Amino acid sequence: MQTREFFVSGPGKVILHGEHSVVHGKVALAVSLNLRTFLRLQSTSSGEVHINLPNIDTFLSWEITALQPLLAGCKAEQGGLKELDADLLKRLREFTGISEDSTDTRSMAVLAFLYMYLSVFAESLASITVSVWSELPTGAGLGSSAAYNVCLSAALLSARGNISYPLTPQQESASKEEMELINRWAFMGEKIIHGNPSGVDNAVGTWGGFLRYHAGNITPLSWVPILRILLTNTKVPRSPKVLVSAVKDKINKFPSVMKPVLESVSAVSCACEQTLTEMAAHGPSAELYNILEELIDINQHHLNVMGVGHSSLDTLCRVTLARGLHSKLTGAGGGGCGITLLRPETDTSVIQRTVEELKACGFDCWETSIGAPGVQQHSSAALSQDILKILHSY
Ligand SMILES: Nc1ncnc2c1ncn2[C@@H]1O[C@H](COP(=O)(O)OP(=O)(O)O)[C@@H](O)[C@H]1O
Ligand SMILES: C[C@@](O)(CCOP(=O)(O)O)CC(=O)O
Ligand SMILES: [Mg+2]
Repeated sequence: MQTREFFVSGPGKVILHGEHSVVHGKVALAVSLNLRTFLRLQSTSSGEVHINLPNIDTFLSWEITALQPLLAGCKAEQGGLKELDADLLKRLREFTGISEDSTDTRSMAVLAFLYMYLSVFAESLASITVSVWSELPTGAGLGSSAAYNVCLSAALLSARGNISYPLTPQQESASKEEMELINRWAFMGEKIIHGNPSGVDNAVGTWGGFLRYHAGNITPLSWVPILRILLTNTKVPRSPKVLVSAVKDKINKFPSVMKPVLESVSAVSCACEQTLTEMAAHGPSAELYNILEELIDINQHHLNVMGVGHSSLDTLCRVTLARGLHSKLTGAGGGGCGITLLRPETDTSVIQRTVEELKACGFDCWETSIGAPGVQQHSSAALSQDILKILHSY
């Protein structure tokens, strides 16, 4: 290893349109958030692997000699990183005592970490300490799992020497090939946490900005006008794994009913993209904003049809609509976060009153900024003292 300490970060995301449908090969539009996850990887000579996850109160370590036998016959890097190595995962589940149906926050984070660590360092297990801290709420629909997996992937690949670190002053970001590698490993982590992820979250976490995602094809939409988004966290916990699987069951039970719904959501994503294109070309008119708002309402109804709504999200829609604002859930639904579209001219007093009312419902609510950069390497000098303090505490 050339460097003793690695710092990386990755952004969260909001899905504007296409959650759930995107799992079934339909179009989604998603954009990165200004809230990030930060990771510090330190190479040591302790003969141990440590993971510190203060957001979820998890601090664990293992002797490398205890982990080594798990690698017998490991083939995790084969198959173009499309499928998980089921044997390695099974051995890991036995080793950690994490059952297959577990959706427990800590278990999922630990399993994703150990799987990626063992796979990336399969040839020679290294002593490392990894500390992760995030500004994102965990498990609320803002892609905290993807930001976590993108950071793990980037840091482990950097420490292993598969990715150049630190970047030279001439390089603004990792190469396209390196970014693709980070994304593919992050997708493996998402598979462990989510079961059957579409890949949209890790794509946004890796590349950042505004993306159209369709069956694994990622198209950056760099020309999109800046949108003002109010984010509301209902704080109702939910499991994307369970919700994604429930939607799949519903599609299997009522294929002729549900497939048109997925198709319609895909059409909503395309109509939204077209409207944003017109806005970029001709400026944001009131008519175009009317269309964006109607599309939000249509999609929210569709998500309710899929069974991923929640009374807290109904409350969000009702409170905001009373002030002429349109909202929908974002991410897996069943609680978690919702987005509300603000117009450029939406008055600050309207936003303030809406935020107050939503807070009175027990929700967290704030205007966010979107389009943040994707995965980044940092020198310790480039990180804020607060973040460094947290990452250095363990
Ligand atoms: N900061 C973090 N530290 C540790 N694990 C995290 C962190 N952020 C996310 N995770 C992992 O990701 C899971 C949450 O992901 P998920 O349920 O997909 O929600 P979302 O991605 O919408 O936030 C957690 O259960 C945990 O395993
Ligand atoms: C429901 C889904 O479309 C998005 C889930 O997002 P989140 O994990 O709730 O942030 C699943 C996926 O795309 O893999
Ligand atoms: Mg997630």
